[in-house]
Amino acid sequence: MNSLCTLSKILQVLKEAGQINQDVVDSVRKYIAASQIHPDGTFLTPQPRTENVNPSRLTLPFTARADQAVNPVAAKLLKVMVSKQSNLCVAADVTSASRLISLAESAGPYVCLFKTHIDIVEDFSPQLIQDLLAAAQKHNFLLMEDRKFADIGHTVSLQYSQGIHKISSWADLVTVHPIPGEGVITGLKSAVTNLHRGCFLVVEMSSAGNLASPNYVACMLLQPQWKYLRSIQTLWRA
Ligand SMILES: O=c1ccn([C@@H]2O[C@H](COP(=O)(O)O)[C@@H](O)[C@H]2O)c(=O)[nH]1
Repeated sequence: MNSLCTLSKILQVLKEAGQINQDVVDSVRKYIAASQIHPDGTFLTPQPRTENVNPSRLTLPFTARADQAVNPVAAKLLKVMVSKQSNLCVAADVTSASRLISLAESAGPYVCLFKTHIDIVEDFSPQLIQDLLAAAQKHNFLLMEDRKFADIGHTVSLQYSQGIHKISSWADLVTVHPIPGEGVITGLKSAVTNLHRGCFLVVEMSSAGNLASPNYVACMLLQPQWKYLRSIQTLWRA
């Protein structure tokens, strides 16, 4: 398979059109250079953030990756994907409890992940969480609250575990904007004890006019503290 257009060419066109500056070009080039891989999934250049993570693991079958997963939630998700032969996630953007449960029941057999925006449900009650957890157990999928946490550590720890939704008590996974820095993750971690929980870092968005420029994406991917980001993204896109 051949590329119709190289990323270098795209960078050149964008720069000539005045859409990006030289800093962005340099940053993306640096990212691309650092991300070149051999066919077996190993990197051409040593990756500082792969400490404790075997890069070739990303080329393994999901069952083997589940065995090697650092986070038990990642292992569980991979196993669900294998057993249901599904990598589907449903975005449950509905505003009533009955529609949410109805969707969980109808889509449940086919998905590995059920993604909620719990704060848009107008008739939320703790019973809804019990019903969601029952559906997740019955149909063998994980729950992900798409909260897109993006505040300082102390605040996100409260947003995650307190208030009426008590997200940490039921959501296997949450989404997080990495923009506040590592504190957003340590804040979330501090809110849970004795529960297996995970998060997806949101680095890119599809919304028009979003500010996740190539420079932002490159910066986030190159942060050493996000050493598992590559594997998380790959898992998500698998
Ligand atoms: O960049 C994006 C775009 C959307 N989402 C979330 O996905 C679902 C559905 O979005 P569609 O654009 O209708 O497919 C919704 O819950 C959004 O919050 C996202 O996370 N990132």
